[in-house]
Amino acid sequence: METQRITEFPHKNMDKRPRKRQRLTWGVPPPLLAPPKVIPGMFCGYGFYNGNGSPPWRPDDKDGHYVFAIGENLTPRYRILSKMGEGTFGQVLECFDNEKKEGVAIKIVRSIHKYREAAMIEIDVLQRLARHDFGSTRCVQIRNWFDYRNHVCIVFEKLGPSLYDFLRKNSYRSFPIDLVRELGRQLLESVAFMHDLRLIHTDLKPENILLVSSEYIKVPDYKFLSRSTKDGSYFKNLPKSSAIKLIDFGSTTFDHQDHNYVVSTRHYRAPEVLGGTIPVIYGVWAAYLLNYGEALFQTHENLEHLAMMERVLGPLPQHMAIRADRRAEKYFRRGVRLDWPEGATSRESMRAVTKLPRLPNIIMQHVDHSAGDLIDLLQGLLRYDPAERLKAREALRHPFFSRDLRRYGYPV
Ligand SMILES: Nc1ncnc2c1ncn2[C@@H]1O[C@H](COP(=O)(O)OP(=O)(O)OP(=O)(O)O)[C@@H](O)[C@H]1O
Repeated sequence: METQRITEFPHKNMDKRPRKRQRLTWGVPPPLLAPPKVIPGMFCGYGFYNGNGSPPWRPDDKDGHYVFAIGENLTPRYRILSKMGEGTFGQVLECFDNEKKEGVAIKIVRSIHKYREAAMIEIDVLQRLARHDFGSTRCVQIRNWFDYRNHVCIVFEKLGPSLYDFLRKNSYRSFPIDLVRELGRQLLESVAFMHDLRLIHTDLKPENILLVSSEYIKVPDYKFLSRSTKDGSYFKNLPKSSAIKLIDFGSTTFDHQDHNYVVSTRHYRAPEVLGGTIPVIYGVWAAYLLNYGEALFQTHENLEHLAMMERVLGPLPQHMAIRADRRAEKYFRRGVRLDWPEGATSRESMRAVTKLPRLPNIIMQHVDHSAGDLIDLLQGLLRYDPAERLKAREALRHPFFSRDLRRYGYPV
């Protein structure tokens, strides 16, 4: 293969995806910072591959990213085929594993102390998950890890595109309700599995839910048959298989840890995180996105964000306003109701809030049948008070996941 030198990386956002919060410096109590243990059947270790088969040493770029060329070896075992993605932590490269003769995805973490530290936590979490995920169906599998030229490298099974990328490339055309049901069920099973291990992902979002396969089918898009779409196509793509897995465990925490700080990507943040009132976060907050396709709360400001939630989901309960702590009390008037619209910073901000539809209307715009069940499920998952919010296991028992199966005579 011809070697193509990449001299410049597209580190700036090329799409409008919501950007993540800055990574936290981890005040992580044991056992999370203990070095990951080797688990049977998996090679782990520190490799120094300066001998044959590795490219000449070259300096990292200014952000601490590894500089590579397509077609060259990363280490003698792994040949670089393409760049699959990039995140806060580093870059993910598609590589060929010369030993196992298979494609893999390798996350090459930036050579910066806090990211290296967080990568070690991710490895520890991935190994814990692998020990318990017997069918290997819920979370991406770690195959190997090593330290290479001051970059922690994590080798994963290669998966397909994220739900975010799939929807974006498909002009955000919504998925059919039966696919949403299947994706939602798997997502909740993965979350329930993590919660059983007392782990909280804290960054669930469509970017971190990957389809296992890249294969897709083209189907006529009846909704658009009479109108021309942005890309002029009357067809939409649907994944050939609905199988999904979670990725990105770099922010995972234990549910007994102190969560008194801001977590998760802004657009999918739960109200107790915005308001800083209640320290427990259950990440199913993001589930409604499967059907909507775009982040609903396009905002960068806490008060506006809470006002948007009120618009879509109804008023915040008074007891949450009363319980607001020092960081959050400024968003409330006399401690009883949201300081909105009085506290709005501009007319545009007020307009952005007023133009949002209510949750039932959003769902009915996109769903032809099962809308009632889906609305009820989402209202349960999006309840403001985390104590009342449906837990993943409870949500899995919701009629949205069983009604149709019963109709077709499947055992539920
Ligand atoms: N196993 C995999 N198979 C295929 N693509 C992957 C895999 N893992 C990651 N990717 C791609 O790389 C991107 C970045 O991965 P990941 O989210 O783990 O990195 P990150 O630096 O931790 O990102 P973030 O800034 O969201 O924390 C993903 O959005 C996805 O497109």
